[in-house]
Amino acid sequence: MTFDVEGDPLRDLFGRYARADWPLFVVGVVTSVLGRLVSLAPPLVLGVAIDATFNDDVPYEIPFVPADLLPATQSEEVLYSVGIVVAALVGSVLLTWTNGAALSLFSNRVQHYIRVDTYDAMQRLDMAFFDDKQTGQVLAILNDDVRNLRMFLGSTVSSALQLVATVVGIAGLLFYLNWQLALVTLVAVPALAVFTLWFMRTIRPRYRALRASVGELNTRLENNLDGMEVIKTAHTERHETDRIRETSWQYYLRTWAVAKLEYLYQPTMDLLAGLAFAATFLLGGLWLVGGAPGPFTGDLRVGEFVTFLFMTQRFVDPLSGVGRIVTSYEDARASGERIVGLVSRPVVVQDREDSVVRDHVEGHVEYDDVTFSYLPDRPVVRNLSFTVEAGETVAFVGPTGAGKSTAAKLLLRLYDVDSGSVRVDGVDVRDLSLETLRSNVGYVSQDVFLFDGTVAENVRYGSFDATDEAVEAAARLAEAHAFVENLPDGYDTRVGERGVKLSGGQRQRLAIARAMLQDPAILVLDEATSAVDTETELLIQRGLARLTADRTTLVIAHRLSTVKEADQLLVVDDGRVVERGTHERLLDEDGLYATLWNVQSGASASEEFIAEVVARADRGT
Ligand SMILES: Nc1ncnc2c1ncn2[C@@H]1O[C@H](COP(=O)(O)OP(=O)(O)OP(=O)(O)O)[C@@H](O)[C@H]1O
Repeated sequence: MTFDVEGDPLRDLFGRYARADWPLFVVGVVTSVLGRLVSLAPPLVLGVAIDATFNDDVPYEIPFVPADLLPATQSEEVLYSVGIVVAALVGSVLLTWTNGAALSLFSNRVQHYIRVDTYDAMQRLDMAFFDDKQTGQVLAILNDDVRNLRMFLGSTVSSALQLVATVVGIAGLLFYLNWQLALVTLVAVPALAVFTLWFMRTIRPRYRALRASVGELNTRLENNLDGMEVIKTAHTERHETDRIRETSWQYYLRTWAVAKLEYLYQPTMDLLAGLAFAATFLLGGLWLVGGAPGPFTGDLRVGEFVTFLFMTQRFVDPLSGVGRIVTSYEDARASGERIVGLVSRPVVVQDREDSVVRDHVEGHVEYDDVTFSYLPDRPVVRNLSFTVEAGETVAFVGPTGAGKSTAAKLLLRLYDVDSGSVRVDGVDVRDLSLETLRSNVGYVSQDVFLFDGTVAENVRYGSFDATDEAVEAAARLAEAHAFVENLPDGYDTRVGERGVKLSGGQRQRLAIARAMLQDPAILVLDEATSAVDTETELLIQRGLARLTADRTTLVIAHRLSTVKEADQLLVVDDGRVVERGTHERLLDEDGLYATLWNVQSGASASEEFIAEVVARADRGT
């Protein structure tokens, strides 16, 4: 999605998302403006009626109404006036209702489109974005910022247009009634405008900071909720409360920075508008009592003056409401910037225009001199080259943090290589469509994530058309069927966030069942390290053996016993392959692999090995 990041975010978002529902917007705005104009009728008619009833010289005239439609007698004039006032009130209510309904429909629909699109764009962002774990910020954008925009579209836009209509309408009427007095009333307008411009400039950065602060607070809260077990076991409640207090205090300070300016702005606007009212009252009063004062000329009638004062009041009220409109605009603008900023982030891992689409791949995998780093100049995978024939298994083994998982993730294009190339069936993964790649490469990670839903839904995840029988068959092959049967509702048991919690071994087997159902040509298996009991491990291994048979598999192994049958073992250390070959060959070589094997298979660790492990830890590798 592209937006002009430098431009006005509200205009961009509005231009993109408001198109489909523009009739609702037009109805909302037109009824809002009409409603406001109709509500001007009662004071106008009231003034006319006063002057015509109490002053025989003054004819009964209503602007824009032809004379032959007006009543002839005084009692008819009273009835006529009351009739217009009642009609205006009813009309105003109907218009207000229509206006509210249309704008509410409009703004809620636009909110819905923006939220869904923003979510969609967000989940296409590179994995590196999510590694930063700023989930609170993203949630704040998807919730608070999108809602802010809705409120702006639902009420502020129409208030602003109403304001313009009212101000222009009333200014016109004031000039019509008495242009000299009108000049006095309107002299406040330029002062109000200059003050408003200053206010907008000053408050904009403060709103930006406030919006960011909402995200920071969300991030902190969410992170703490995720880590509640650690907080409790480490007994760090006080420390965490202090951290929340600090973040919340920052939020408070930024809110206050905005609020104190708003509190200054609103009363000042009221004061300026009130001064305009007072000046009109003073001048009109003097005029009535002693004739036209100073440079003013002509007559002023009581009814005219009453209408004038009513109108001035109605003119002044919305002007002081400019404050609310401006603050809502600035707040929505800051939210708009954050939405546009999120969806306009450049995405590296995405389909090329002419990407290769295939239904199936054979499963030939090749890494050709691959180098990758998360942080600039700190490669985690260095000059990695190897080939796996279709159907073969290659295992990465080696010390923790050596870069094994990272190397495997490059095949799935969770990240793109810095140099070299990863190829599937001879095609660079960057040239394959993501759909082709990810539907043909399955991934079972160390840390199995279960979605909130039933067991069956979790197994079926990604293969949504699979039948119940297929789900069960996959679960049987993955050695999951027996424990699923024992859950309260079998395959319909709810698991995940709001459901039954499963053990690490059980989750692992559901993940294997999920991959079994997906039946990909290539599988990446980041083997579980969690200490499961021997029996469970045996079950997992049996499930895995069935899963990996006859398909290209890249295994990241921590227990060497699980991969000694692999066609090829790559011993990775500090991002490089330091040894490669079959289990037997590597034992013969008597290098790092042989040492690791000896330790894991129960032979006591040699003094040199322990020394090396300690030295490695000291080096931070
Ligand atoms: N998302 C990330 N952002 C930055 N650095 C990362 C990221 N993921 C991993 N690393 C770093 O890259 C290095 C390799 O990590 P990787 O997970 O690939 O190692 P591994 O060999 O699979 O380790 P283990 O056996 O513990 O799973 C580590 O130093 C790690 O800190």
